[in-house]
Amino acid sequence: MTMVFLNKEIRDGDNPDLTEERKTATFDTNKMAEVIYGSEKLARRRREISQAVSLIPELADSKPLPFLSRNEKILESTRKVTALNEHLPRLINMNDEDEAWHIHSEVIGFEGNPLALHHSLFIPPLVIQGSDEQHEKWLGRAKRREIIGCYAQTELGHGSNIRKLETTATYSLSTQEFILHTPTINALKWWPGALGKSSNHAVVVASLIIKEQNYGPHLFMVQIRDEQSHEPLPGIAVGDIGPKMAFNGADNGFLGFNNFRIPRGNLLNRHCNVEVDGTYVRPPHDKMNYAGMIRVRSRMAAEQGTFMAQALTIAVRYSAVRRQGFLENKSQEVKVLDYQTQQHRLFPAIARSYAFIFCGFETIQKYETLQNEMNSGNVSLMADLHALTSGIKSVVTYQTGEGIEQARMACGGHGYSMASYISEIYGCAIGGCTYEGENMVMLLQLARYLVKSVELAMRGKPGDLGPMVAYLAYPDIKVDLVTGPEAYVKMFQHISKRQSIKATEKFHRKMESGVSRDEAWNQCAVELTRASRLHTRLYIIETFIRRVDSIEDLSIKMVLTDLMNLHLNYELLDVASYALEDGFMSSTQMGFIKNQLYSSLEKIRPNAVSLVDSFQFSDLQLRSNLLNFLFQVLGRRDGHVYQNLFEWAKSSPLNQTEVLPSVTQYLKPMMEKAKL
Ligand SMILES: CCCCCCCC/C=C\CCCCCCCCCCCCC/C=C/C(=O)SCCNC(=O)CCNC(=O)[C@H](O)C(C)(C)COP(=O)(O)OP(=O)(O)OC[C@H]1O[C@@H](n2cnc3c(N)ncnc32)[C@H](O)[C@@H]1OP(=O)(O)O
Ligand SMILES: Cc1cc2nc3c(=O)[nH]c(=O)nc-3n(C[C@H](O)[C@H](O)[C@H](O)COP(=O)(O)OP(=O)(O)OC[C@H]3O[C@@H](n4cnc5c(N)ncnc54)[C@H](O)[C@@H]3O)c2cc1C
Repeated sequence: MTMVFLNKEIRDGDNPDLTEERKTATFDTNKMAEVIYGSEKLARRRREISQAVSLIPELADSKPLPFLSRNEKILESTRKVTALNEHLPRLINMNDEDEAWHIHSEVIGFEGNPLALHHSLFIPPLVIQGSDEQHEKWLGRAKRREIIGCYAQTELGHGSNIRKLETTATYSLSTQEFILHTPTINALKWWPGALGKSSNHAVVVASLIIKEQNYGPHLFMVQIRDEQSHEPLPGIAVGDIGPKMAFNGADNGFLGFNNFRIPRGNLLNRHCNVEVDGTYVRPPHDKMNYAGMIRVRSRMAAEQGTFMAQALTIAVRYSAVRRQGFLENKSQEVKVLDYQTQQHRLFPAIARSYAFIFCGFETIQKYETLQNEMNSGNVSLMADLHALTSGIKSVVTYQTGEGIEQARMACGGHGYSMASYISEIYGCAIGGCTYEGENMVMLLQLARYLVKSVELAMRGKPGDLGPMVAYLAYPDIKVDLVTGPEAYVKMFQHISKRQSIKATEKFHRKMESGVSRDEAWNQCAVELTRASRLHTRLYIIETFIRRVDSIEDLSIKMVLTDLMNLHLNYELLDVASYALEDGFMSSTQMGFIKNQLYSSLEKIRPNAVSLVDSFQFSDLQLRSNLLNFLFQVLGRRDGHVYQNLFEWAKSSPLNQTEVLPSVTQYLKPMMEKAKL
C-alpha cells in the first residue's frame, strides 16, 4: 500500500505544478513532522491514524456540511463521533490525549460535536478538582462515555468577571445538600458547549454560600438530564442558544436552576471542602478553582498554531497551482506563490504557526509540571503560569485570526467560497479570542504581573524577579543585529522592558495625582495591554530560538533557521516604532531588518509547499479528500482544484432543480408585470 505522506512523494496524476514544488524541497517532510509533533513516534502515529481513518467510509462526511441545516449538522457530527467511538479502541491508544485529539480533528473537523467539550472541559476539571472518591464515582463513567458532560461557568450577564457569577449553591445544614439556584435571567448559564441538547451532566460553577457568607466560585458535579429519557430533571431549564458564527455542529446551551438540590458530595473537593456542619475548608491557593482554565489556556498555543497551519496548507497549495499574470516570461502565467506580496502574506504566518506549536509544547509541559506540583500541595508555580498563559492565549488567538484571514484573501475569490474550508476554520479559531477569557481581560491579567515585576525591579530587588521577567532589570546596551538571533532577543527585551516600565510609571503617576487605583489602571489599560503583548511576543521568539537550537538534523535546521529569521525580522519590524522612538534602533537597522525579511521570503519560497506538507494534514482533515470529492476542495494534496470546485458547485442543493420557487413565485411575476 502507498503511504500517504512520503517525502516528496510524487503520485501519478498529481497536478504537475505541485509536483514541481515538492521536488525542490531541501528537506524531508517526515523528519520535519517529527520536529513539529515532538517525536518520531508521535508523527508516525498521526500518519498511521490518518491512514486507518481514510479506510473507514463511515468516518467521512456523508454530505457536504455547508449545505446542511443546523439540525442536520448536529445529526451528522453526532453520527460521526459515535461511529468513531466504536472504532477508537482499535485505532488509538485510549490513554493518549494527543492521539485522541488528532483523530477527532480528522473526523469531526472544525464544526464541533457533542463530545468535543466532554474530553477537553468536563473530564479535566473532574480530574483536577475531584477527590479520589469522586473520581471513583464519575471518572470511569465519563471516560467510558456512559455519561456526557460539559463545563457550565459563563452566564448571560457574566463571563469575564467570574467573581460576580450569580448562580448560587447554598449549603443546607438540615439536609446536607447544596441548593442550586438561578435568581435572575442574567444568571442563566449561557454558552457552554454541548450543554443545549446533548449533555446529561455538567460541571457547574456557582457561588458557594454557607450561612449567608459568599465563598466565591466553586465547581459542582450536576446531573441535568434523566439518563433514560434524556428529559431535563425537574427544577432544570436547559436548551440551545441558537446558531453561531461557526461551530454549529455543537449545541452551545443555556441552563437555569430552580432550587435544584444536589448532595454535599457533589462539590468537587480535592482542594477545598464544606464539612457536614458547614465548616469551609480553604484550598491551598485562592484561585485553585481556576486551575482548569490555566490547563485549557496552556494548550491553546499549539492548538491555534495547528488551526492556522491548516488554513495555510490550503492557501499555499492553492497558490502553487493558481496561475495568473506574468513576470519575465510572457509565454506562461506565473504561480501566484511567486509574487512577493503573496509570499509576504503567507510565509510569516507559516513561521508563526511553527512558533506557536513550539511554544505550545513548552506551555503544555509547564502545565504538567504545575499539575504534579499541585497534587503534592505546592501551588507556587500557579501565578507565573497564569500570567504566561494569559498572555499567550491572547496573542496567539489574535495572530491566528490574522493569519487565517490572510490565507483566505490569498485564495482570491475561491477563498471566500465555503469550498475553501477557510471560513469554517476561521470561525472556529477566532472564537479563541473570546473563550477561555476575553483577550483584553487576559492581557490585563498578565499586565498585573508585569507591573508587580517592574515595581520589584524599581525597588532594587532584581534578584526576586522570576526567569521570565529577569530582563526587566537588564541594562540597556545597544545591539548589532548582524550578529544574529541573540541580538534580536536583546532588542525585543529592550522594547518590552521599556513599554512595561512606561506603563507602570504612568500608572503610578495617575495614582500619585489622586486618581483611585482602579481608575488609574483603566486610564493606563491600553498601554498595559501593549506591554503584555510585547512580553508575550518576546517569549514566543525565545521558544522558537530554543527549539531551532536543539535540532540536530542539518537539513531541517537550515530550513527552520530560515523560517526563524523570517519570524525575527517580521516581528521586530512590526514593533520597530517602539525602538525607533527612543533611538535604540537606528533607521539603518530598520533598513537592515526589511532587507533581511525580503531575503528570507526568497529563501523560503522553494520550501514553502513542503513546509506546509510537513504538518501532514490529510485531505480528510482539510475536507478536501478524494473519497468525498464533493466537499471542500481547495487544499487537496493532489492540487486538482478546478474540476472539483465545479463538482462541489454542482452538488449544491440549489442546483438540484433548474427553476427555483423564488423564480416562479416572485421573479417571473415581476418580469411579467413589467412587460404589461
Ligand atoms: C478517548 C477519546 C478522547 C477524545 C477527546 C478529543 C477531544 C477533541 C475534540 C475535538 C477536536 C476537534 C478539533 C477542532 C477543535 C475545535 C476547538 C474549539 C473548541 C471550542 C471550545 C471552547 C471552550 C470554551 C470554554 C470556556 O470559555 S469556559 C469559560 C472560561 N472563562 C474564563 O476564562 C473567564 C475569564 N475570567 C477569569 O479567569 C477571572 O475572572 C479573572 C479574569 C482571572 C479575574 O479573576 P478574579 O478572581 O477577579 O481575580 P483578580 O482580582 O483579577 O486577580 C486576583 C489575583 O488572582 C490571580 N489569579 C487570577 N486567576 C488566576 C489563576 N488562574 N491562577 C493563579 N492566579 C490567578 C491574579 O493574577 C491576581 O494576582 P495578584 O493579586 O497577585 O495580581
Ligand atoms: C465558541 C465559544 C465557546 C464557549 N464555550 C464555553 C463553555 O464551554 N463554557 C463556558 O462556561 N463558557 C463558554 N464560553 C463563554 C466564554 O468563556 C465567555 O464568552 C468569555 O469568557 C468572555 O466573557 P463575556 O462573554 O462575558 O465577555 P465580556 O466580558 O462581556 O466582554 C465584552 C467586552 O468587554 C470587555 N471587558 C470586560 N471586562 C473587562 C475588563 N475588566 N477590563 C477591560 N475590558 C473588559 C472585553 O474586553 C470585551 O471587549 C464560550 C464562548 C464562545 C465564544
